[in-house]
Amino acid sequence: METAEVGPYSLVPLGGGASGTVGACRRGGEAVALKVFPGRLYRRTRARLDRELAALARLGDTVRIVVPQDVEPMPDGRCALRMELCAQSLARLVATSGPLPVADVLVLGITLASTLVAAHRAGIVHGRVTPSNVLFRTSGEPVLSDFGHTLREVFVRDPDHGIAYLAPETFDDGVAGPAADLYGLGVVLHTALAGSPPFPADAVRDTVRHTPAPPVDRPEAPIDLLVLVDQLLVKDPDDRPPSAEAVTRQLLRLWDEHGPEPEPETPDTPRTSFGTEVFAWPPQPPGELPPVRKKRSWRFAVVPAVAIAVAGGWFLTRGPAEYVPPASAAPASGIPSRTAEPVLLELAEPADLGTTATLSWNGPAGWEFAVVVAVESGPTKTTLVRHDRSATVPIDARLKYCFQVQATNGVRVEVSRPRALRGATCRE
Ligand SMILES: Nc1ncnc2c1ncn2[C@@H]1O[C@H](COP(=O)(O)OP(=O)(O)OP(=O)(O)O)[C@@H](O)[C@H]1O
Repeated sequence: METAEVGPYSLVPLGGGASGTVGACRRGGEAVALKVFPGRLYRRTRARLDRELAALARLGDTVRIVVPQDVEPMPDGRCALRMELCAQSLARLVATSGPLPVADVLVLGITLASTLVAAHRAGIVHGRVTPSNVLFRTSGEPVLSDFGHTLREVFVRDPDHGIAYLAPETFDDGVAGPAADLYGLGVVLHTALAGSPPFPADAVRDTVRHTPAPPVDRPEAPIDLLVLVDQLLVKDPDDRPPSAEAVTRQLLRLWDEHGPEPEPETPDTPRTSFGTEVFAWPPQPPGELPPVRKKRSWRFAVVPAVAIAVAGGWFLTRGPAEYVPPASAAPASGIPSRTAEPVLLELAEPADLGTTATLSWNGPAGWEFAVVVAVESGPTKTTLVRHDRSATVPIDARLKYCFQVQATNGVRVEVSRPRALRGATCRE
């Protein structure tokens, strides 16, 4: 790989962002990353940067962030931030390996959301939470890098860089509040689940401003995770979840319901797709947030997710003969909640239009919906349709189908009775 000589360093380029270019190099015996900015630092900017770095350092060891180690003046007058060299970014991981397993997405989400809780409590907003600013240490530990506004504001190389990943309310004046970080978290989780960001890298401002983010298609993911990602990506910051803390709580609940249980006696401890031991994570959330509870066994824990996200499809047409959940799994789910207030969710008879079917349903106000389309003895597809009460879905004119609607208010999940098309045999 070609290197660039920058002052005393031979830099292996890693990429360029909105304000500087990053490269890897050796300093003494240590491999480090250097972010080089296109100019010198004047005294006032340096003082502001020092305050910013000190505030980041005060966040302590419980947060997962990359804190620059030092500012280095280059012999040619430019300045550079020296920081730990990470193994790769989330953007790179999904580009090379595809979408992450759902449990790993939860680990990543809890790590980042709880880091944002600590930052926001300290009055620090990141402002550019993007898949390339989520890095993985060589240990696999996920960390959020590129905190700090000072150098970004002083060295503006390309104001449109990364626009596809940024909250639309920041486009005009560049000012980001905590809600913009939640939007960024939505972009990151969407990317981890879908294998690509909600909008392509070359998307223009108007697209990001006005086009709803496409729903993530991961039938095995709990619908409330998909809805959470969707809510993080809404355009109006007031309509996003109220705080990083609320998001952390929700992700912790999902982890509790769907995450694996530690099995320390297992010789090969399972690892996340980014290399950490699954059970070393997620970290304990900061402050007064509830600790991560002990999990049920993994085998049983996946059942609720399967029962909700897949039973609506695969199980819908094949029936219990091929799918026998362990008896103890049934009450473990917690969702759908059978003890809570009953909810009316009724799917009407589907209209068969040959190559499409039209579905419509009744459901509680304010809830979000997903439609499950299951080919008899074939694949299943779950599509989030948000607040719509009808959907037209493509079908094969030769096949039989079962349909179902799932609904969630972020706390509960309800599933409609299935509806058959062309005489398919559907199971509850
Ligand atoms: N400490 C680091 N270790 C390893 N790779 C890094 C490090 N810091 C940045 N990178 C990678 O270097 C590339 C350039 O990073 P940079 O932060 O300049 O741009 P960006 O993340 O694309 O945009 P933005 O300006 O929004 O941060 C990215 O691919 C990023 O993942």
